[in-house]
Amino acid sequence: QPTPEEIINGFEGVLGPVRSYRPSHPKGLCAAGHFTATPEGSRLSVAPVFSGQRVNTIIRFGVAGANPQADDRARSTRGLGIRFETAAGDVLDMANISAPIFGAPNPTVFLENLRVRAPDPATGRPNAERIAAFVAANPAVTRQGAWLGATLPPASWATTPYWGVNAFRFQGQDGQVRHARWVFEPRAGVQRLTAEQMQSLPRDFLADEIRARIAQGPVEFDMVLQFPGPGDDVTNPTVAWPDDRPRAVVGRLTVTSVAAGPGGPCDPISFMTLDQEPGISFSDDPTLHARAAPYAVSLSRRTN
Ligand code: HEM
Repeated sequence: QPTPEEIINGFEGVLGPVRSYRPSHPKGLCAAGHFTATPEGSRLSVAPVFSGQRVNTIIRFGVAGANPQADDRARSTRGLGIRFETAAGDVLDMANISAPIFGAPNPTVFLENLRVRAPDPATGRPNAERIAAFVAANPAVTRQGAWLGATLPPASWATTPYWGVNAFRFQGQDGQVRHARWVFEPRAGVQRLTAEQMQSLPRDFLADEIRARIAQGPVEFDMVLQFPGPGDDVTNPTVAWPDDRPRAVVGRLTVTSVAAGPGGPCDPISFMTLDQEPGISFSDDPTLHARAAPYAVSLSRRTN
């Protein structure tokens, strides 16, 4: 298993030093709102955020990649980071993406996929042959890109689903433990850019769009759990479960305001999901277990 430092060094090998902004989704906007679990959510999880009381949230909408000036029209993922803070002080962080699958099946392949893209010392450029050989040997790293290539980008941060991708274990009020993945589904409906809009819209349209939208009223998402069926792998985030699996609407996220400029209260936050035994505990997905510690290393490097 790679160490957290090795993973962040892997990012730095490709991007250069991580000193001021996030190595992933550096472009983004901070927002705020609240979350309220449905009665079904309270039944399915004993975690404090699912009590059914209104929980305050700090939210970060992001654009994937490593470029703080990323193009909002690109076929990359959009991000939804959420910090839930209950009145009693319980905190839950999560970082979700606008694709149902991740780009690596486990942390070792994730790190190798970074390392192979670092500039070759001999030429100063990434070695295309080595990358091609790595991808051929690890086809799972192509799945997310294939999904994004076949899907038009979101027309708004408010009109795409955001998947949590990794599976978790939810312990319900009945004491039963159930594996599930979650998705935040836009109450405004799913709307994607047209091919024409991908050319005509300004490359930084997302922030203006969400500001104008929220000035008219809150932006809402339903948090939905999806449960695995027989044979569904709970440990591999590069494979989505079939759409016909049972689902439950467990809460409503309401976004009520957006920060005036970039940064704001989200800058010192890293949306790292911790194991919240017993209500929302980790599955055996190794990628999930490899997330929080590198997020902490990244936060420390970019804020110190
Ligand atoms: C081995 C697995 C992973 C590693 C090593 C990793 C690493 C990182 C790091 C280092 C950051 C920057 C943290 C910071 O400086 O605050 C980050 C941000 C992010 N990651 Fe991951 N990640 C992994 C898996 C995932 C998965 C599966 C998802 C999707 C569900 C995801 C979604 C995001 C998002 C949306 C952000 C930006 C959040 C924000 O706006 O602050 N990551 N990741």
